[in-house]
Amino acid sequence: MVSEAFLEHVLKKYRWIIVIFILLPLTLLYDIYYYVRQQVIQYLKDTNQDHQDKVKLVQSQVRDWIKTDQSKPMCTGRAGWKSMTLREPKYKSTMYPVDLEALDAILSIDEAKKTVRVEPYVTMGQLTRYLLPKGWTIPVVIELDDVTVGGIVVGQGLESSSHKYGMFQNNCISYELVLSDGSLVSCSKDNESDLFHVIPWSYGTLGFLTAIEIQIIPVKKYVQLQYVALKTLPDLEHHLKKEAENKANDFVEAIMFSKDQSVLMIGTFCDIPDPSKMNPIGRWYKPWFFEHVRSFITRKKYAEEYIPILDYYHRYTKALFWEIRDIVSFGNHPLFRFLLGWLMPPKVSLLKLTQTQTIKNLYDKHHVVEDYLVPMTQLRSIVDYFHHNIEVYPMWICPFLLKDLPGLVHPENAEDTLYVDLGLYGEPKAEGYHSKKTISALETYLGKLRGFQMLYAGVYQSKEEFRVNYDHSLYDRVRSKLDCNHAFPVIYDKVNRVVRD
Ligand SMILES: Cc1cc2nc3c(=O)[nH]c(=O)nc-3n(C[C@H](O)[C@H](O)[C@H](O)COP(=O)(O)OP(=O)(O)OC[C@H]3O[C@@H](n4cnc5c(N)ncnc54)[C@H](O)[C@@H]3O)c2cc1C
Ligand SMILES: NC(=O)C1=CN([C@@H]2O[C@H](COP(=O)(O)OP(=O)(O)OC[C@H]3O[C@@H](n4cnc5c(N)ncnc54)[C@H](OP(=O)(O)O)[C@@H]3O)[C@@H](O)[C@H]2O)C=CC1
Ligand SMILES: CC(C)=CCC[C@@H](C)[C@H]1CC[C@@]2(C)C3=C(CC[C@]12C)[C@@]1(C)CC[C@H](O)C(C)(C)[C@@H]1CC3
Repeated sequence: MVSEAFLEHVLKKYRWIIVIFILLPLTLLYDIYYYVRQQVIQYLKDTNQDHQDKVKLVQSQVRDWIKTDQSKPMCTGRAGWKSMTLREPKYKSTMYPVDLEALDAILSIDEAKKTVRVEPYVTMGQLTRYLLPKGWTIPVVIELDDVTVGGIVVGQGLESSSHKYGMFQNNCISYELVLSDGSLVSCSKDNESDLFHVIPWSYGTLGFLTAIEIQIIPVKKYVQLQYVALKTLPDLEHHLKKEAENKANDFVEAIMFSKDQSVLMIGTFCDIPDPSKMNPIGRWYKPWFFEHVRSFITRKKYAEEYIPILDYYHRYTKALFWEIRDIVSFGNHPLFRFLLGWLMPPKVSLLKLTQTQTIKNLYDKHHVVEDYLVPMTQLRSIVDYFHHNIEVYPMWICPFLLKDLPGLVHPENAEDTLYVDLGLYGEPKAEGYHSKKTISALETYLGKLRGFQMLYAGVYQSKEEFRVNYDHSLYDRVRSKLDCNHAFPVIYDKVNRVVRD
């Protein structure tokens, strides 16, 4: 009989064969199909009339649910493998699905009001490619092309511009939702403001989002990016804080390659690049961005480059941050890049669809994908903690402003507070790391630091602990006012690790 360890080894080592010969061509076909479809929708259809019809369909599905015995709460009908998360949402099989997937069009742009209105299944890649040629962008562009606006709005999203603009949702002006009674409501900070503020982090447990209005800002063609190699953690902390507080910087982030080696990146929009320092990092033959960043540790202490804006926004797309190296280990080899680099990366949803239970178990035991949000003042303590208990490098460090607004997540003191997101993606090297025990202990520690975690990864905490860490006071009130108790599960029932496997 083939031993489990042997099977694990083979599956891990040779997953690239499936990826290269099957998933990459499928990704290409899917992208072509999707692109053509979007063009047709954008130019041939009256998107607003079409939107109203789609919304009516959602309302009629909710009304159909009302006629049932209401024993099953509702969730979106989107299959788990399509979502940009590591684990499958098991809760979907026990809930009543409402199909929203037709809602994937950009509805309108209002350049005078500086807003764009989109349906929830519009992806980041789709939105940036639509806005940039028109000279606009959204303030917080999430790096990965396939993340959806709806998933980010009811979840959480941040980026290297978040030190200035806060989280993705802080730049949303209004939301349109179908509620549990089938009615359609629009909310903003001045209209139904309780609902508006409690939507972020609510994971679709208040209603179905059908449209989102987002602020847009003018964009320039390039980002002037400075790379600063730093040798100690106190140095990183000092410079990161200083640069994040400086609102003249449009982008601030860092990657830690070890406890004492990090590269801080500071970007500003610009229109006229220095041609000798141009680097279109998104081209197919270019190295993975994080490896390029790593090279500054040995090359120079300080360097400067001009990067086309779209290449900058999607700098982590090609290597899925650094996750792709575990799947296609030779993906950064110059020969591979020249021959097949243009096909990368495989679609995350296709990777998820074709992964076996053994790979899932492997990831569960030997892999961590987590984002932890802590006040900037706690950076040193949390990095020390990670280093001793998890030890995953590279580590993504992204400062952001946690706004003092009502809702599930807000700072302890009643003022906007500089936080930092620490992204741990990879294989833990710390001795004694145990996925459940280590991460559970970390969640408790995080609560003490007034920290939060991105919920897409799932939580081990108990429901009671979760309710203490994430302020449910307004959420509970809005849920009872909108009669959500039978219609939708509570957040915890969607994000705990038992239902996300
Ligand atoms: C945020 C930042 C922005 C920078 N911008 C530029 C730039 O625009 N143009 C350019 O040519 N070089 C820039 N540098 C690079 C910097 O000037 C060189 O790294 C430094 O001069 C190298 O000197 P060193 O080898 O003696 O110092 P190191 O041995 O590298 O550092 C000694 C100590 O000084 C600190 N330090 C280094 N540079 C700075 C700084 N600029 N401000 C505050 N503390 C510092 C280090 O963190 C360390 O604690 C920047 C560095 C940083 C950290
Ligand atoms: N840089 C960043 O900040 C990044 C953040 N992420 C996170 O990854 C997650 C995954 O994103 P993605 O794959 O796009 O989304 P998912 O399909 O995973 O959806 C995430 C959640 O949003 C709910 N949801 C989605 N659309 C609607 C809607 N129209 N109305 C109501 N609820 C809705 C889903 O509800 P249901 O459970 O009913 O399906 C689900 O609970 C996001 O939550 C985001 O926070 C990921 C990558 C980068
Ligand atoms: C806040 C920020 C910046 C979050 C970035 C999160 C990314 C690093 C995550 C999002 C989706 C993600 C969990 C994913 C994976 C890696 C890490 C990703 C890309 C992979 C590709 C790892 C390999 C797995 O077998 C599988 C294919 C299931 C997942 C899919 C989702």
